Amino acid sequence: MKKNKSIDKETRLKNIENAVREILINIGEDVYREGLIETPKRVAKMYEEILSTKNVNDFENYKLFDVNLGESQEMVLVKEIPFFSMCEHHMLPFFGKVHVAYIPRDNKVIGLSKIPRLVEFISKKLSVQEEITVNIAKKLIEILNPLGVAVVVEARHMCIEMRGINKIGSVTRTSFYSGEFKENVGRKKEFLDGIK
Ligand SMILES: Nc1nc2c(ncn2[C@@H]2O[C@H](COP(=O)(O)OP(=O)(O)OP(=O)(O)O)[C@@H](O)[C@H]2O)c(=O)[nH]1
Ligand SMILES: [Zn+2]
Repeated sequence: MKKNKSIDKETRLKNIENAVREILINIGEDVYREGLIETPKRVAKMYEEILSTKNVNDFENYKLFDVNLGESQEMVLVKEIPFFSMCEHHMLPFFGKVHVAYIPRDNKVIGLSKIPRLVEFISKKLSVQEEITVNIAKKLIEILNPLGVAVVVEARHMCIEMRGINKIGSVTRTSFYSGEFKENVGRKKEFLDGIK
């Protein structure tokens, strides 16, 4: 479901604020104690900041460039891009690193900074790790139509570490490969060696 555009931002923030106050009351807090007075307002503002809930299709602010890549179209790899997201099951953070590679087609490349921007754009909503992985790749395919895309996401999930099964420090790795990364073992190895 998309963000309800008929509700203005001020009302949305107020609604979140009231909901947070309800939570505080129901976990036995005194909402009038000094430390908590401003908390519902801060949390509402924080959700706007960390869960922008934009649609994946809204990522539009990028430029493509034609560069002379010579005879062979080699892999462009941007690795260890930090990201933060919130899991859609518990609304707890999961965070880690994303490694993104693509093989340009016809000398067409995207501005390097747009790859971390894309990662941030896609991860700033309630999600699951697999979906973030696929959505980063899909968007790059749509934008660049490259010869191949590889995306690996490594993350720690607070819903696994600070509650539930309590496996502190466990890391989840998810991957997506298309085109040459899928068909050519050498290309995949080059990528995996590159992110070691
Ligand atoms: N596949 C996937 N699962 C996730 C992700 N983040 C959290 N989960 C899992 O989502 C599942 C939700 O399962 P439920 O059984 O409905 O929830 P729960 O009772 O709180 O489960 P436990 O965490 O096992 O206590 C859990 O197994 C979580 O570990 C994610 O990014 N990807
Ligand atoms: Zn979770």
